[in-house]
Amino acid sequence: MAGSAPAEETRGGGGETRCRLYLITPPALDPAAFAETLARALDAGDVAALQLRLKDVDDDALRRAIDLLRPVAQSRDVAFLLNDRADLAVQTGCDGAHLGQSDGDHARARKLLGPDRMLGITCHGSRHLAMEAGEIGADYVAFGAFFPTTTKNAEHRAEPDLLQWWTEMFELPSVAIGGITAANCAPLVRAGADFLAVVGAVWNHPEGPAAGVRAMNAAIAAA
Ligand SMILES: Cc1ncc(COP(=O)(O)OP(=O)(O)O)c(N)n1
Ligand SMILES: Cc1nc(C(=O)O)sc1CCOP(=O)(O)O
Ligand SMILES: [Mg+2]
Repeated sequence: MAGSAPAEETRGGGGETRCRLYLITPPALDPAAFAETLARALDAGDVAALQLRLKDVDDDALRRAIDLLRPVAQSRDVAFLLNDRADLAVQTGCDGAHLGQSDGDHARARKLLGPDRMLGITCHGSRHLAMEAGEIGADYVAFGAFFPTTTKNAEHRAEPDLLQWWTEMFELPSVAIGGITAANCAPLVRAGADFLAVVGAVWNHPEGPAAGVRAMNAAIAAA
């Protein structure tokens, strides 16, 4: 996802797809301490993108977290996306923003981000929302939750056949999210997900985040 359009990064000339890992930060973190943890995790294996997802923090705290964490990701060619805030993503040099269905006007965010910054849109388990996202120029559509998750109260569910349908119908990359682990991700990879977005599987891995990244990449490769 780093650099040019995700579609070019993930789909080869023959149409084959290489699924990649998309990390989302833990729900709460101390930016200075987390910068070290993040660097070790990103150095452990392939990561396409990192989304900073901090809820209920003010703009000053968000800016501080961005200032400390964005260089850690971007210096490793990992795209740095901001959750919920296209405006702040532009102001702070992020590579893009991820917006949900209640996170404002998607078309306006697309304009604000311009052609060089990515826009990802949550589409739950809905073909209709995904097609709408494609029409307004999203760079990827996110489907979920595929499995139960304790990271947030996920009110919507998605099934792997949605990923398969999307992949067969459209070029636009898909992200699968929600309760994904190394143990359960194979059907999502096989169904055509371009990215697997995870929180707990990496940050709560019993042997630490670097082991979590290695385990996820091994599972993706083996699927
Ligand atoms: C990659 C990705 N997919 C889905 C989400 C969920 O976004 P949203 O529905 O806006 O919920 P919050 O994350 O804002 O709680 C996501 N963040 N990232
Ligand atoms: C942020 C988020 N959005 C979801 C959705 O379904 O839209 S599920 C989710 C949490 C993902 O964390 P974990 O990998 O620990 O389950
Ligand atoms: Mg949101």
